[in-house]
Amino acid sequence: MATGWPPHLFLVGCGNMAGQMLHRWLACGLDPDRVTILRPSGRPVADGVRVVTAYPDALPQGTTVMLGMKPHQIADVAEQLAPLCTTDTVMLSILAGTTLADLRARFPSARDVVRAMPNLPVGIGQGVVALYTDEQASSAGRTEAGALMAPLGLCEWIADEALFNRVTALSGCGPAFLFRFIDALARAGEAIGIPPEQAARMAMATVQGAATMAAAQENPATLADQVASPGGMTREGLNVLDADDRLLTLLTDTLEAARDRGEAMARGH
Ligand SMILES: NC(=O)C1=CN([C@@H]2O[C@H](COP(=O)(O)OP(=O)(O)OC[C@H]3O[C@@H](n4cnc5c(N)ncnc54)[C@H](OP(=O)(O)O)[C@@H]3O)[C@@H](O)[C@H]2O)C=CC1
Ligand SMILES: O=C(O)[C@@H]1CCC=N1
Repeated sequence: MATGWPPHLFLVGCGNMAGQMLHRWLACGLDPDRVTILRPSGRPVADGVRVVTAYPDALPQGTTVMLGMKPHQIADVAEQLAPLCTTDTVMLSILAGTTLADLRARFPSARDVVRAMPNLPVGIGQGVVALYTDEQASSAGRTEAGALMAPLGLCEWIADEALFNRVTALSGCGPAFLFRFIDALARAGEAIGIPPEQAARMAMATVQGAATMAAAQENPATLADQVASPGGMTREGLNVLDADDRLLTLLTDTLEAARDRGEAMARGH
């Protein structure tokens, strides 16, 4: 894993998402001494990791910068960070709805610019990271970005930036939709009379076991059929989810709403 680490990593913002990424990198052997975090609060992040509240005068040679603040802060950040970028800076951005062209325009000196869209379970090495750059990027830049993201989970390069908001809707936002599903399963259990705490425990364990099994085996649709005995209880439940493609429609609407918000953000809204 050690070969994947950049000489230095400068994180601009380290909240929920970048914090999970850093947590995993440190657990996989990244030397904390190679990391600097800029965050306005100055709150410590992890043992040995330097936290600053103002930009340094220069970045160490070969620094990989990762933008991990909120997308609307890009103008303020770029004003102070762009002068520190050089032709050996690799710039990674996890900002939703912020295009490669926008990033390149704001950081014209950076050697390579790569968009990455992680999701929260990267903190346990079971995340998904979508990656995108274009033909202007060097193969070294792609390799370095890919190597840094590899310990986080499944990494998928996206061929067309037009897909980026769509994959963000699926995997970037997806954990939130699943967390809602777990809650809803528990509350539905409660609604049919199961004691609340027991319903919560059983819903969580059911989702965990089913997800692990689905990941290890074949098609989830085949697994669903293995649960559903003909004429039995599960089939009746599936009939409710499947009627008029109810679940599929709900999830499609959900992803479309998230995708559309990414597209609006890209237009500056
Ligand atoms: N949350 C998620 O699941 C995912 C988020 N993302 C992207 O990650 C980014 C961060 O989201 P998230 O971690 O949820 O947000 P958080 O609010 O948890 O973290 C934001 C971070 O930005 C810092 N910050 C605030 N203002 C500035 C500034 N002016 N300059 C530099 N840093 C600043 C904050 O510092 P301080 O802590 O000191 O206040 C904080 O560390 C977003 O761009 C989002 O699109 C991408 C994929 C998934
Ligand atoms: O909600 C957001 O905008 C970010 C992008 C993916 C997950 N969180």
